[in-house]
Amino acid sequence: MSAPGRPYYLGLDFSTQQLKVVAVDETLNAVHESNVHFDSELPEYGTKDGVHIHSDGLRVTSPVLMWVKALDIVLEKMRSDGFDFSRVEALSGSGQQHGSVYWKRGASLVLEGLDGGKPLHKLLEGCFAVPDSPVWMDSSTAEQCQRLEEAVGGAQRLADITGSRAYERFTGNQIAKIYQTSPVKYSETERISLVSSFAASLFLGRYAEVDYSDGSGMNLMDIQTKNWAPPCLTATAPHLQAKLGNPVPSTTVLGAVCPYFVSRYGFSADCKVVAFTGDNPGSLAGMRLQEGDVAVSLGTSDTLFLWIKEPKPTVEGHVFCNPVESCAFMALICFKNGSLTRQRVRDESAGGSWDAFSDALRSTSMGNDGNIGIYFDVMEITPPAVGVHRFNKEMSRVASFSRQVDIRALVEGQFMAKRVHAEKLGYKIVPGTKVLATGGASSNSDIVQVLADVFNAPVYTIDTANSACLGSAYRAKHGVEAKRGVSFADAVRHAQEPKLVATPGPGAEQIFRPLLKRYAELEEKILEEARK
Ligand SMILES: Nc1ncnc2c1ncn2[C@@H]1O[C@H](COP(=O)(O)OP(=O)(O)O)[C@@H](O)[C@H]1O
Ligand SMILES: O=C(CO)[C@@H](O)[C@H](O)COP(=O)(O)O
Repeated sequence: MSAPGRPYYLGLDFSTQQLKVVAVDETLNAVHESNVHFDSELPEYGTKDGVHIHSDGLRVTSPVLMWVKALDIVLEKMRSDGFDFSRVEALSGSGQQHGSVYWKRGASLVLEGLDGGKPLHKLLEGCFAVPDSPVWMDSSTAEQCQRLEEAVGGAQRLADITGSRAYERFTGNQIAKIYQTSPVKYSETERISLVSSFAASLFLGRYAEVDYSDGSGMNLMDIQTKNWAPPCLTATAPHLQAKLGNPVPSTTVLGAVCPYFVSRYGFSADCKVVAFTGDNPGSLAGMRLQEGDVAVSLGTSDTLFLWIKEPKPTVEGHVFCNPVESCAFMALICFKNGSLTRQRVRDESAGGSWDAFSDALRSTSMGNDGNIGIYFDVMEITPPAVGVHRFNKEMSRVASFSRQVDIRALVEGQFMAKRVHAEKLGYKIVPGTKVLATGGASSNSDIVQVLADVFNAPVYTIDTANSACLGSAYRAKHGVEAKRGVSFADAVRHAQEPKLVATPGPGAEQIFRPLLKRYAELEEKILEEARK
């Protein structure tokens, strides 16, 4: 326990499947952790893995009030655990990226006058023009993406401006679809938030600004000027700038918590709210990623990200503004078939047990005797392909593998995809490269062993698989200190160092170098078949 009266910093993460919270003290030790799992603790919203997949298989949404109610529940849990909210000097948070929230005209007045006697989900019931928020798993906006790229002069031009070509899950394309298909709901909307800025708005009691880093995942912001890009706004929907507010640096102290949190939970009226950001930028902060390291997040989505100085956007992957250093950037590649695909294969081939899944990894050998699998249960983001594809060592398609070989093929295939696409973007694994793993599956030592083997590099994790949440607590502390010119690295210098959890097995590079080449060829073959 830390000394009485010393400050706490609170971090929240509104991710796909749950809301998580962590409080750290000034030496950055976690003093409290809690979470709310959407499917099991909020069954009234009927989500599966935190979302609703609609009948077309493309539209994917989450009920916005579920997120609000999750906040009510997590704060109640903390109160009943005796957490002392009055010690929180600052808080920040993160949210699954790209998802959007549509506040109905008049909602700002409701936010300003929140009655501390009632839960937020009751007070905000009538506040959303679109009750089901499109989330990052949505892929229903192909038409809007095509129009946006045409309007600005092509995919590469759009990437040069916003850091990414048009992606279906990116917020601008979701907004365009809502404007085109539900113009009344669009005109009833007074403010559009990202999941991150929506969550910050609840604490502030007013609309929170979008931060530069999460704002980079919208296909709307110019990553160099850090302002909305006029041609993108014009191509998306009318009067959009007024509904978005102005983006702000990720370290901005937006204000103090609103009186609701002071009267209901005992927060100090001075508790500062630091701009919320995306969950991947939050993880970059939580893992204290440095230039040269590679981060691999194994959450609902799998992502790979890097700290970069010079943005060189291409039509694959994304460049976001860096959440902790205003003149830097981060490159990110997102894979949609992450944990949910591993869970499906676990259920089918390991009787639903992670232990049995691990046994299969241990009982098969590195390189899987040349068998390679590509498992895209749903349309993948990187690359845009779908279906389950299995190949034997002669590169011939096969209908099935044994259960054990299937499990290894899945995990090796997922990590080979990450290395192949990172190298395609120019990233090189060199002696000294560290892989920092995070997200739910990073707690599985057999999975991270495969990661070390495929990347031929040591893998490190931090104590919690929950780096976005921890990163938010770190960012809260830094937000307070940044005003005095303290850098992020200095603000978090006392944080625990990541721990080594896996080193590459002998001969890993000799085994995987040729397999990586074959993996890339097979992926290309699948894409070619799909084009035909
Ligand atoms: N022991 C384990 N082995 C492999 N995967 C795991 C294990 N424990 C949890 N997971 C995976 O972690 C995922 C959740 O990760 P998390 O980072 O919390 O997701 P999100 O932040 O997107 O809500 C689950 O879907 C589950 O498949
Ligand atoms: O779309 C992306 C990144 O571009 C996803 O990574 C989302 O940000 C969801 O994150 P998780 O809930 O899987 O952590």
